[in-house]
Amino acid sequence: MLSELISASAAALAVGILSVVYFTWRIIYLLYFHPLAKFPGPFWAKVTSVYGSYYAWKGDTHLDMMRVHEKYGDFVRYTPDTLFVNNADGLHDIHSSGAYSSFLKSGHYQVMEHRVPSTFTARGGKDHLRRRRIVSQTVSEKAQRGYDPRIAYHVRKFCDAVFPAEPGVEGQPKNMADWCAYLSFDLITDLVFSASYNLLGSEKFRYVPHVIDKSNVRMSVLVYVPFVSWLRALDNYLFGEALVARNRLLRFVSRAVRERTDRALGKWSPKSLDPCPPRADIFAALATAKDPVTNEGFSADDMVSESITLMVAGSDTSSTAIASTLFYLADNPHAYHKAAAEVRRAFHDKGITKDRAADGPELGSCVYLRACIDEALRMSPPNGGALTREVIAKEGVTIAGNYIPSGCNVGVPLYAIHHDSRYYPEPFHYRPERWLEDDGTGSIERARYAFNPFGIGMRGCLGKGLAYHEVMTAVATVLYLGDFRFADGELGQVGRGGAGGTSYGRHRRNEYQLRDHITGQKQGPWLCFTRRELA
Ligand code: HEM
Repeated sequence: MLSELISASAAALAVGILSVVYFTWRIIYLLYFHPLAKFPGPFWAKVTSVYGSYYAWKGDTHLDMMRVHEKYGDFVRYTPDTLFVNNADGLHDIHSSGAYSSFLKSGHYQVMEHRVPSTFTARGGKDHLRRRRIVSQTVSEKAQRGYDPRIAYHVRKFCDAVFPAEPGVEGQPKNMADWCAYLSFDLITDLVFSASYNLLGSEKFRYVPHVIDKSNVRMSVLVYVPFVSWLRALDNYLFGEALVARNRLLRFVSRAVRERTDRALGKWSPKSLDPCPPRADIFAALATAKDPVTNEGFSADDMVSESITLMVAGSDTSSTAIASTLFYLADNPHAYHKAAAEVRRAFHDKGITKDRAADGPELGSCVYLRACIDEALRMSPPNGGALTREVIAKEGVTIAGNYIPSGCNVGVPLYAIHHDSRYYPEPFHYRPERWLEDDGTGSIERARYAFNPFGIGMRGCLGKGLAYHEVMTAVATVLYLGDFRFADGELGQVGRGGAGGTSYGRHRRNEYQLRDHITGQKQGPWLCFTRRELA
């Protein structure tokens, strides 16, 4: 018995000593011999990814990335094998189309994969290009023109929900974080599945945007520490609620796909949501589109993964863009009046009746409104973190003049570069004019060069055209139909910085604050709407 005890303690001691030796060696290697050892960064970030996971869990990664760049300069090591580059030349060295074959999306994206990759999660190469060629046909500018009437329909429904029916009467405060989420969700599920989940009109499915948000909190942490998902008990302990949310989301998506397929086959059960025959939607286009190069189409599993991607990528982000543009307009009367005057002029006498939205060719002439949207996307980008890539070129790559060897991850933190005064003078001021009036030094070109709310190059957003059209139509229609302002009192402060927050970056009262969990999560603004008297 005693000898067994002694040998057990000797084994434990040996394991202890070996662990200490291993971890000491590993830390020395990471600090002094790793290919990224020469780059500065917080001590804990250099030795463990748990550092990044802490900020991901708080929703503060975008702010912390900005803080470390202010402290250490353009190049910062943010995990043992990830280097962030806050530099516009670096942005193009990593993300431009010419650089595509030197990089893969970093392995971090795989935690977001469901059964099979999607265009968004595929790491690169032939599989990604094939997917991208197929999906791009379904959201192309030509395809989008067919969706315009649906966009107008949902925007009008949104306006009917937030504006009181009577002109001149101010309505109760409405939370834009919720209402913009309902609008974007109704719109994307209509465009993808021809389905009417009707979040704008009924409570029943309003849980879905919330479960997407909850599930994304877990995902944003797993991006840094994927091993947590392999340790079931720990995963459950830390993210029990997020796991329940993820399962609810998957059940919802399976249901949406099943119902869409049933309706295509002419089957419609009384439980089904929408008895109308499917229109020319993205789902149908995905099912029939072929890659022009390989002539391959999508499998049933591909259809599910691509549908989830489009639903999540296309709803959360666009709703943030609409909510933040409304926030910045309400907060900046000068921009508000200019944008409203432009829209009202453009659509004056254009017959915007009860069923029409402010869209069509006149929308293209609203250049100031577009600048307002770009400025909101700059100040509060819906994806504020970094889009990380792994260097795969055997000989390594040069990024903004620095050699980076194969196998390292690199990325440009979006929020940080969007607030860099080299590209955006007075970066914390909302100034749409910066996109329209050059200061004589090429300021517009500089601003555009660093601007990447949709990513750039061969991994840039496929839904960019659709998203701009949705956001422009929504904000223009609101401005055309009436006026809005922040709610009185505490409610009117929701969404801005400063409320009880002393942590870095949370103090800015004129900024629409987001929690960065893969996409930005938001609260408010709470706005009161008044309908204009229109002839
Ligand atoms: C304001 C709204 C939107 C913003 C800010 C946005 C932003 C982005 C960003 C930053 C990426 C690159 C992600 C990365 O490299 O990790 C991306 C990719 C993507 N987005 Fe969007 N997005 C928006 C709306 C949409 C919409 C409406 C759709 C589709 C209906 C969409 C579909 C996609 C797809 C499929 C990709 C993957 C492209 C690829 O990897 O080849 N997005 N988006």
